[in-house]
Amino acid sequence: MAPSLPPPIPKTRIGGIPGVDRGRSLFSTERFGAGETIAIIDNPLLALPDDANMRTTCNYCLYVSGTIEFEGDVEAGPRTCKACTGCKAAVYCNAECQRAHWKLVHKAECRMFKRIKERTGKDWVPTPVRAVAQVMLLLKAGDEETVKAFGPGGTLESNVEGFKTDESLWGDFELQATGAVVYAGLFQSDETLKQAMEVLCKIQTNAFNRFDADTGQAGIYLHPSLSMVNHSCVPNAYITFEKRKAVLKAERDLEPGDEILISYIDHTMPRRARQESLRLYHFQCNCIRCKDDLNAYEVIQACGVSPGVKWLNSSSFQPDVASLVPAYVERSKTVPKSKIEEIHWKCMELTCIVQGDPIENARAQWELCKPLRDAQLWALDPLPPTILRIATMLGSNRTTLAKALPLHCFMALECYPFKYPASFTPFRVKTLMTIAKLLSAAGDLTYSGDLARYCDHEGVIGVLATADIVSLTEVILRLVRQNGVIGGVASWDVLFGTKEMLRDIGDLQERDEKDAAMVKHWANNLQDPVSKAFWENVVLKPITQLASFAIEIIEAELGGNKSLARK
Ligand SMILES: C[S@@+](CC[C@H](N)C(=O)[O-])C[C@H]1O[C@@H](n2cnc3c(N)ncnc32)[C@H](O)[C@@H]1O
Repeated sequence: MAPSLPPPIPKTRIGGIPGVDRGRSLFSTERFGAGETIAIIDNPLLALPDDANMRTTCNYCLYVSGTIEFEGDVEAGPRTCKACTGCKAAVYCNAECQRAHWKLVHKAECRMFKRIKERTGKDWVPTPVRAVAQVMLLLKAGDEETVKAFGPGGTLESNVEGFKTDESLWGDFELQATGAVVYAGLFQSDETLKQAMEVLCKIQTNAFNRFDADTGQAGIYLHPSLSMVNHSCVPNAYITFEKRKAVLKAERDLEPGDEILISYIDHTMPRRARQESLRLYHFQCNCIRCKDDLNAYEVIQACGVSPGVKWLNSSSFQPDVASLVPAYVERSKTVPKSKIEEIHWKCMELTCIVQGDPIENARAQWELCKPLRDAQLWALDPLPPTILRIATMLGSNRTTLAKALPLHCFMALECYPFKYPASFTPFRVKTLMTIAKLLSAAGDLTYSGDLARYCDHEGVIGVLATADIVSLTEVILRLVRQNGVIGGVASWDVLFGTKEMLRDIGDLQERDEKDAAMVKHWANNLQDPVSKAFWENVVLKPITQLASFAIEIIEAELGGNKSLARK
């Protein structure tokens, strides 16, 4: 039976025919500027922490134990989630969450965890197994919303026939579905197993992986209406997750009638890698990036930057990417796309070697990327993740952190503005925050006179000695806050961190009042000539100077006689 339609989300409509072409899609019925919220969803059908974190994450609201939260300016101290006294497996941050989850699903699930403990000695099951078991228990209880989505003829697409064509995957699904039926204590008939398989296919097709690189937390999130959003490798929208909420935001300006399109995958990878990642969704993407095999620079040239994005980018390190891309597009003609694909797969293999020497791997990746480096195509994968890997290694050690700074500045100028043209996209906000944190740490070393002991790069020492590090850090923190709020990541640890750091800067006794006043003036009068001169000299100049050292630092660090190689 063809699936019917879930209820539309306000200010949007669902169009298209189930199972025909790209099936149903979500369309905007209003105008949305870039960065504007299209919808906030707070009633998911499924919202699970991943199995590795289910003992430290509230199983209802998804609060992570030990983190600080802000409601406006009010700070809520860190809490520890407590286990359910029945199963001792699921944990909750307070009694309210425990009650809500009990009513929702845990009443039935609690017995399941006791059964799992008796049979396996474990107090957890893999996340997909738990998700299928939850849905099966809710279907058995006749839960109206679950039946509408997952029951016979329910609203969700399953792609069952597509999944069946992959024998090995189908075999894995059978194991997981059987596990869910057994643990949920359901009668193991062919009919029940078939239903559990269909539930698993529906989850695979429609659930979001709510991965948060900050906390390392992942999990499953499913809302039947939000699942109507189709994929494009040139997305005009994106979703962020804030505990039980999913926030759908416009990434470009949207007009009434536009199809809302998000990316299900990392859409900045080369084409074959994207197709491989999309295999689980059983469709051939025919967006312009895929059809014409465009790279990041060519996409910007072909699609332009929408006016709202351009306006919001005006106070970013790279305010006008569109004017810069023609030169990159020209240079990219010198590296065949098949070569870039080849480099990508070889780098992926190296990334997957868990036991390998990380420095050796980074060095090998850097070597593989030589054709991209020679053509200065810094935004094309796998060059940015390779630089990030090296920067992360340098930044995680006090003795080398000052040298991580130029690498992050370089990525903020040369990589991410072209990969993700909107300045408020989460990846770019996180990069700014990393720069602010490294600046603050390097600033401490500078003021205590210890920098030269830890950093053997004269250029970096020189820039840090002459820059107004406090003002520079304050400006970047303000950019993080501004972009983070637009980007819809207001409850991020990233943004909580800015509050603490800005407070510390405000408390500095020895700071010249004139410097503090200048930052305020800049924040309130971005376009005035004094602010522009301040931006150029105090912000952009040191960031650009630091970035200019990035490549030589990488070469030296990987070259065999410097800190990274010595570790
Ligand atoms: C989360 S659902 C999206 C809603 C779906 N179109 C429906 O009618 O239920 C994901 C599925 O939608 C289809 N889909 C999503 N994006 C697509 C695209 N760009 N082209 C073709 N099919 C697409 C694929 O079948 C995919 O497995």
